[in-house]
Amino acid sequence: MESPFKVALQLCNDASLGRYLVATRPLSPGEIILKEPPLVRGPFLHTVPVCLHCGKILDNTSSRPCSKCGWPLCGGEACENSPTHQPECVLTTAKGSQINIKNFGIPHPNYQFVTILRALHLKQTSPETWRKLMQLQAYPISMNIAPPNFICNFFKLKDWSEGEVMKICGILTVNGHELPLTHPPQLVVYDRASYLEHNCRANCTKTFTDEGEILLIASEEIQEGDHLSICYTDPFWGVENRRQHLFQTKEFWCICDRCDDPSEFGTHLNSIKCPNRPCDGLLLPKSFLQEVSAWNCDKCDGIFSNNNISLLLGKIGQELAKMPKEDPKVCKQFLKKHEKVLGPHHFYMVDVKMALSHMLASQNFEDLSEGDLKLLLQITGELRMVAEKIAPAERRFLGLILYRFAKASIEMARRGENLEEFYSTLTKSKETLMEARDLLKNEPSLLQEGRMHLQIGLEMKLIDDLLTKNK
Ligand SMILES: C[S@@+](CC[C@H](N)C(=O)[O-])C[C@H]1O[C@@H](n2cnc3c(N)ncnc32)[C@H](O)[C@@H]1O
Repeated sequence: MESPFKVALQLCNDASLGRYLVATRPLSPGEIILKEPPLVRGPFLHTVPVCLHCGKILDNTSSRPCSKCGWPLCGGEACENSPTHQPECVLTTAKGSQINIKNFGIPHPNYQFVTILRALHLKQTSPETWRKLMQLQAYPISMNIAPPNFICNFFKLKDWSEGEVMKICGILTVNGHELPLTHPPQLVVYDRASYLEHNCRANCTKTFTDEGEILLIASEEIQEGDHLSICYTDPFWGVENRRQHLFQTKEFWCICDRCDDPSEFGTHLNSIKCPNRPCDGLLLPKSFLQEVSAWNCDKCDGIFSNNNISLLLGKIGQELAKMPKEDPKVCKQFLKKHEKVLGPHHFYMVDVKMALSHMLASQNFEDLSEGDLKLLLQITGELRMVAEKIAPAERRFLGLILYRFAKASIEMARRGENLEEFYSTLTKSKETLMEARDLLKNEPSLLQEGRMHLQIGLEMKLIDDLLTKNK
């Protein structure tokens, strides 16, 4: 039977983007566009020793070398004979000497070979997968990887040219996704999902099944012919950091609508406050796409040099990098200290508000002080607004934030004296929880968000019971 996913997308090509995907029919938010298994999956090139069957971190006690190749595994024969481990096992055994790993808990250089070997092995075991893989875009390999001739010589690879090894390394660099199902996450490359272009306000969400398949989901209404995009970088970073990161890792300067709008769709993710008193305007440059020389106030005539603003932001950035973000008191102090200089949704403030929302929500809501509960409500409200405008594809994040907002609202109403208001909050919060549940409905049970999806269902049932009793 023809897969329903096939009809939703089509491969196109142009000079500036290379190959990209467009929708072949209208798509609704939440609709699954694509589901496909990995072409190749393995450990990241720089990792502490992990089991090459299940991906778990190993230590002296949990590790057991494979009797054939010496690569450490965590289990018995089942791990040794697992098909996942076969590529590096076969290619290491063929070189005639075993891998010997004794130091655990620190990155081991031999792991840089594993996923490359798994990809190379496809040439012999699965020519069709190998063909799909070799069609993907490749960069000149990163200097962090051992040179291809070293890999060929070390593993005595006769059936692959240095060019093929080099191309595989480049393909992993351009098309690799982080698969967060294990700790540490794994590196994975898909077929059609590799042709998705980047947009800082992407219209598609990627998530994964428990089996490691990628699921591509429409995060908003998509029209026939629209480009399908995901975000290759952190969508909550400021424009300059995102563009720099994309250039360094993917070799292009992003010129998407979001990067082209200094206010980032009115969220003011980069804005700082006008220092002219009593002006309460916000400063931004005319564009971030050209070299920035001045920042202008949106209310008064103030114009400020980019050098001074860069110095100021650099200093705050350094403070943030050194700050223990796992301490709520320190986060609150940071927000208080910088609220006079940074806009409330400056990306530094958003970063700290995310950390704070996480810490507050990880406590029992009943134990939160009145002040913390109000703060949690305010922060989750702000983060929701920002995410909906600049990153609607962050469905996992949005689901989490909506859940926290609903729970904090219910707890606030519970503490109030007004029973009518309490039941009205319960009704509204149930709607918010339904939205959160919908956002999380495709998350795998191996992730916290997948488990939260089930939990929300149970909590909605309790609310329903309370509302029914009150009728
Ligand atoms: C994962 S590949 C996407 C498929 C690729 N276009 C191809 O032809 O195979 C990533 C590469 O596509 C190009 N690309 C993706 N999104 C882009 C964008 N928004 N602007 C410019 N180039 C982009 C860049 O060359 C980037 O390194």
